[in-house]
Amino acid sequence: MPRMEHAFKVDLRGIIDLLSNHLYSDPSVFVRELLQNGVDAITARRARSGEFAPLIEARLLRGEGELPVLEFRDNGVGLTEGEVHEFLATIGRSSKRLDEARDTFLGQFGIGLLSCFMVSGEIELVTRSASGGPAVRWLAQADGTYTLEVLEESSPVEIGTTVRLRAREDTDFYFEYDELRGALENYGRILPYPVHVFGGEQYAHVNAAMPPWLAYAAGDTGKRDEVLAYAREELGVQALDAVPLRSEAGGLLGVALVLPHATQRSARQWHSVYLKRMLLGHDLSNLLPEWAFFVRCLLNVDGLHPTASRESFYEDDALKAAREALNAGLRGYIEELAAHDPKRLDALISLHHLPLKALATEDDDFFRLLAPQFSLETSTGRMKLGEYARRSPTLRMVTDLDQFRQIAQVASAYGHSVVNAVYTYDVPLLRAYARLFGHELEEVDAQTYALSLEDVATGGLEGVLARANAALEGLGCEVSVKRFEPAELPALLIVTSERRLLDDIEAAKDVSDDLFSEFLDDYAAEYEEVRVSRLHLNLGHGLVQDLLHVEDGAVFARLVQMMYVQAHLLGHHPLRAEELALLTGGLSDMMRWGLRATRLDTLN
Ligand SMILES: Nc1ncnc2c1ncn2[C@@H]1O[C@H](COP(=O)(O)OP(=O)(O)OP(=O)(O)O)[C@@H](O)[C@H]1O
Repeated sequence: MPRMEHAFKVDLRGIIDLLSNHLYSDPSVFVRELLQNGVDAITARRARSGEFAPLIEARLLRGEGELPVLEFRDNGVGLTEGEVHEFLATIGRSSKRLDEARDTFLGQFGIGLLSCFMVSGEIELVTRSASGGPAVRWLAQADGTYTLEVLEESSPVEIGTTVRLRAREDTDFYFEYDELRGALENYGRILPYPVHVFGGEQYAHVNAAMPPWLAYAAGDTGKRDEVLAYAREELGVQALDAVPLRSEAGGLLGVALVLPHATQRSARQWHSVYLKRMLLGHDLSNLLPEWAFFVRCLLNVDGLHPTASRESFYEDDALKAAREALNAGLRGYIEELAAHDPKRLDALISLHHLPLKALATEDDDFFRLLAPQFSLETSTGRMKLGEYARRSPTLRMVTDLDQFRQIAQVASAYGHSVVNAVYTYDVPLLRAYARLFGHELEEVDAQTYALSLEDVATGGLEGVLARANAALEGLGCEVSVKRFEPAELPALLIVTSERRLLDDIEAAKDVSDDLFSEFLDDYAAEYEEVRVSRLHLNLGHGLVQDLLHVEDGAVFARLVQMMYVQAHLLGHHPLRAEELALLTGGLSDMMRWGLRATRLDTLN
C-alpha cells in the first residue's frame, strides 16, 4: 500500500473549549490574562519610543436591564490589521515569542486571550498600532469564527487596545465592581504601570501604593518595620522576622516572613509568588526547600518561566538555580543568627524545632551548629541536647512512650537520664549527634532496667511469693521481690509490649463480632507465652517489709492488689476493667477496715 502523508485536523471548537475552560483552575484568571496583555503591549511600546505615560484601565458599564460589559484598555503598542490575523486570530501564535526581547514579556504561548471565553460569549477587540495604519475592530466567537473590520482613518481610536467583554447570565458575578477590583488587586498590586478601575461612581487605583517588601528585598533595610507592619495588616501574619531574599539566578527578590507559631510540614503553606510583578500563585513547593515550612514568602522572580496555565514554574535549569539560591538565602539567615544573635536563634529553635531539625538532619555543618540547642524530653526534665550530652556522655534513648513512662523513675534512681525519643527526628538526631560528637548511644527499654534491679535472696520468701501470686491470679502478672532505688517506690510494674498488644486485642474483642473475635483469639494465642507483666516489690520500702509479716489472708491479698494498682498508676499504665475493679474493691475494704479500727478505738 502506498504510504500517504496526512495532516492532523483540528476541531476548532474543541480546542477553544479546552484552552479556555479546562486549562485554568479559576475563571477570574481572565483578568490576569487581560492585565498581562496590557503590560506586555506597554513594555513593547516603551521599547520603541518611551515617550508616553503608560496606562491600564478597566471600566464596567451597565445599561438598563442589560448584562454588564467590561472595557479593558491599555495604551500599549497595539496591532496592525496584519498582526491581528497573524497573532490574535492564530491560536498558539504569539508576537512575544518571536520578539528578540521575549524575556521581557509575560506571555508567550498565544492562548491567554481565549480565557475570556470562560466569562463571555464573544471577545471584541479594537486596536490601533503604534506603527501607524488604521484602527481595527476584531470580533471573535467561541466557535472559532471571527469578523475583522478596518475602521475609518478618522475614527477617534487612540494608540493601544481595548477589549470588550459582555457578561453571560452565569458569569455576571465576575463583572461586579468589588469582584473585579479584588481580582485586579490580587494579580496586579505590584505591577509597574498604573492600573485603574472604574464602575459607576466607584473608582480605584489598584497599585497606587507599592508594598514595602520589594524595596526591602532590594537592600533598603530601613523598611524592615514597614514590611512587618504590611505582613500584619495586609496578610494577618504577626511575623517574628523578615528575611530578605535575593538572587541573580531567576532574578529573584523577596522576603521570608518567619511565622510566630509552630507549624507542621503538612499545614497548608501559603505564599505569594509574582512573575515579572504579576501574581503567579500561592504555591512555592517547587522553589522552597522542604524544611523551610516555618516561613511564608512574598517573592518576585523575573527570570523563570511559567507553565501555560501560569500557575507554576516550568522545571528547568533556571528554576534549579533559583531553588538553590533560596535554600542558601535561608541557611545564610540561620548562620547569621548563630554568629551574631544567638539569643534570637535560641528563640527560633524553640519555636520552630521541627523544620530546623529537618534541616539539621540534612547537613552535618548545620547539625553541629543547631543540634546542641535542640530541646529534648528526658527522664530528668526538658533540656538542650548539648547539656544532656554533657551530663550524660552515654546517650540513652527510649523509643516507645509506654516504655519511657515505665522506666523514667527507675532510670533516675540509677543516676541515668533517658531521652524520650518518640518524636519525629529524635532518633536520627541522637544517632547523628553520637556520630558527629563522639558519644555512645544506647537504646534502653524497661527490660534493661528490670534486669539491673538488685536480686535479693528469696530463700524463706517462697510462701509470701506464692500468696502474692495467688492474690493476682488471672491478671497475667508475676510477683518478685527485689531491692531498688528510689526507696520511696514500693513496687515497680514492668509490662512487656507483647502484653500491651494482648490488652489491646482484649479491648478490641469487646467491640467485635464473633468472626472477628475468633480471629483475634487465634492471633492472641501466638503471644500466650509472653503474656506476663512483672510486679517487682521493693524490699527497701517499709510497706513491703511489713507485708512479709501480715498473717491475715484477706488483708495480705488486698495489700498486694493495691500495690499492683498503685504501680500501674505510677507507671502510667492504663487500667483495665480488672484493675479498676481491684481499685474500687480495695478502697472500700480499706475504708471499712479504717472505720472498724476507729470504732474499736472509741469503744476502748
Ligand atoms: N492588549 C494587546 N495589545 C497588543 N497585542 C495584543 C494584546 N492582546 C493580545 N495581543 C496580541 O495577541 C497575541 C495573542 O495573545 P494571547 O494573550 O492569546 O497570548 P500571549 O499573550 O502571546 O501568550 P500567553 O498565552 O502566554 O498569554 C499576543 O502575542 C499579541 O501579539
